[in-house]
This record gives sequence, structure tokens and C-alpha cells, in this order.
Amino acid sequence: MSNSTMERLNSLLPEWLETSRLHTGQGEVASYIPELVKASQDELGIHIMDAEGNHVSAGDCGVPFTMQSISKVFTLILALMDHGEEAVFFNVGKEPTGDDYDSMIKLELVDPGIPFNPLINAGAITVSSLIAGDCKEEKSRRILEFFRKLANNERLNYNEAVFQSELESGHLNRSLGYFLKHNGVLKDDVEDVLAVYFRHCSIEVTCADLARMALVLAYNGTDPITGEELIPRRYVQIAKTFMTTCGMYNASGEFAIQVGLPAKSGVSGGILTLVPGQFGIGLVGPALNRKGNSIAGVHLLERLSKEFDWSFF
Ligand SMILES: NC(=O)CC[C@H](N)C(=O)O
Repeated sequence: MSNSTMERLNSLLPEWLETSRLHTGQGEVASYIPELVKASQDELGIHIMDAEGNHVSAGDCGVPFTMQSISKVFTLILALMDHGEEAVFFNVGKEPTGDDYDSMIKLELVDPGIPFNPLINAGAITVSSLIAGDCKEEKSRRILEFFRKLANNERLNYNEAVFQSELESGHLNRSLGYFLKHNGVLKDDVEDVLAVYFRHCSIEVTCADLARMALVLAYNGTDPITGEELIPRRYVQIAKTFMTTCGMYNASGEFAIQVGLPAKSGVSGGILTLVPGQFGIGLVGPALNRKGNSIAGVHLLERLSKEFDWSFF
């Protein structure tokens, strides 16, 4: 079944990608992190991988980009592996916000002032502080090692220019950090926590890396190619639930209706998604729609999901 889907994908994908690419003109490349604006407006690439390691790719799939918010899924998983559910969800909630990902409004409105979920910035900054390690370097090292294992790529590394750019321009994230510190949610030094957060957002990948990471989620935590169990099933279940309810920001409901797959997007235009038990998918298209998701990427995923009946709803 997967083989015949692969064959059809092989013949359809190049043309479909070019049709979706036409939508890039209506989107905008993110500029609030100055270094990100250097990405090409009309870029679009995708890589789809199955459990045997067969893959189909199209477009600009070899172009490296930073994971940004996509990394939040995997730092959440690592924090769960480090401390368990109870400790993590003592500090961060489980509900969508309806606000922008970098909003702080709800932190003042609820008591206790913990972030609504681990995929908004406030939640992910909190999760960064929960990663085990004696210092920021050790926490960052553990995150990078974990990501390398998931992507089966020892060469995965930071984009230092993007890291520095966000370190210098991340005033809103800095204020979220200090607010969380004031609320008693962050215990560590705020600048140290932010450095860990900015570092994991700056990890550079290609579509193939994202597809491999997604494949591990598609197979409930076991890399189907190596057979190695990398994540306990329960934590994959939690991560995929958050991806479904909050992974595409305030367009998560619409994405669930139109595509119906767990997904996470990032401000660099990346999207990681998966077809449970079948495929891992990595995609990049830096031109974003008004909700902050890759405009052409969402278009392509909608078309693929409808054609192959991928929605799990
Ligand atoms: N949506 C995103 O990808 C946001 C991540 C980005 N590093 C930030 O904190 O603003």
C-alpha cells in the first residue's frame, strides 16, 4: 500500500509542488528575527519518507533552514523523558490559547500564571528550563544530541548567525522570560533559559532531517529504519496531541479540518508532519500566511491529504 502511494507521489509531487509554489507570492518571509529575512520568498521543498527509508522529494528540499518552533515538540518530549508528565504539566498547561504564539496576555489573566501549552513561546521557554543539565551548555548539548539521534544525522548543528540574531532581537521572548520568572515558573537565570531556547530554535535542518524526525513520531517513538526505540510511546502520544490542537498556531483548527494530520510549523517556514504508521514529512516554504504558516506548504499538504485520504478524522 505504501509502495503504490510512493509511486503515485513520485509522479504527482514535482508538478503539484510547482503549482503550490505559485502561492508564495501572497505570503511574507518573517523579518522580526533579522537573519530570517534572508530566506527566498519563492522557495518550496518537501521530503516524504517511509519506514523502509524510501523517499520522494521535490523542489528546494536540500536548502537548510532553522527549526524554530518545530523544535518545541522535541524539547517537550525530552523534558517529559527527563522528569515525567506530572512535573512538566505542573509548570505548563495543555490547552490552546487563541492568541499569537508570542503573546503574554494570558500569563496575567490566569492563576497560577503558567503558560497555556508547551508550543507557545512562553510554554517552550518554560520547557527549556526543565531540560536536565547542570548549566545552559549541558542542557543545549543534550537537546542537540537528542535531535541528532531522532534525525539520524550526527552533523545536525546550530545556525550561529540565526542564534545571534535572535539573541539580539528577542525582546518579546525576553519579557516573557522575566514575566515567567516573576510568576515563579522559571527557577533558573532568565538569560540562561533564553539561551537554551534560542539555541534549539536555531538548530539547522533540511526537509530530509525533519522527515526522519517525523517518521519516529509516525511510528510511535521507534525509528522504523534502525528499529531503535527513541521515545516512549506515551510521550509521542502527548506530542502528537499538542501538534493537532496547537501545532499550527491559531490555524490549528482549520489545518485539522483541511489536512487532518498532526503537524508543527516554524517561523522559518518549516512544517513537520506525519501520516501515522506510514510517512514522515518535512517541508519548507519561508513565505508565511497571515497565521504564520508556510503559505505554499499548507496549500501542498491540503492537496496531498485530500488526494491520498490522509486525514485521521
Ligand atoms: N513561531 C516560531 O517559530 C517562533 C520561534 C522563534 N524562535 C521565536 O521565539 O520567536
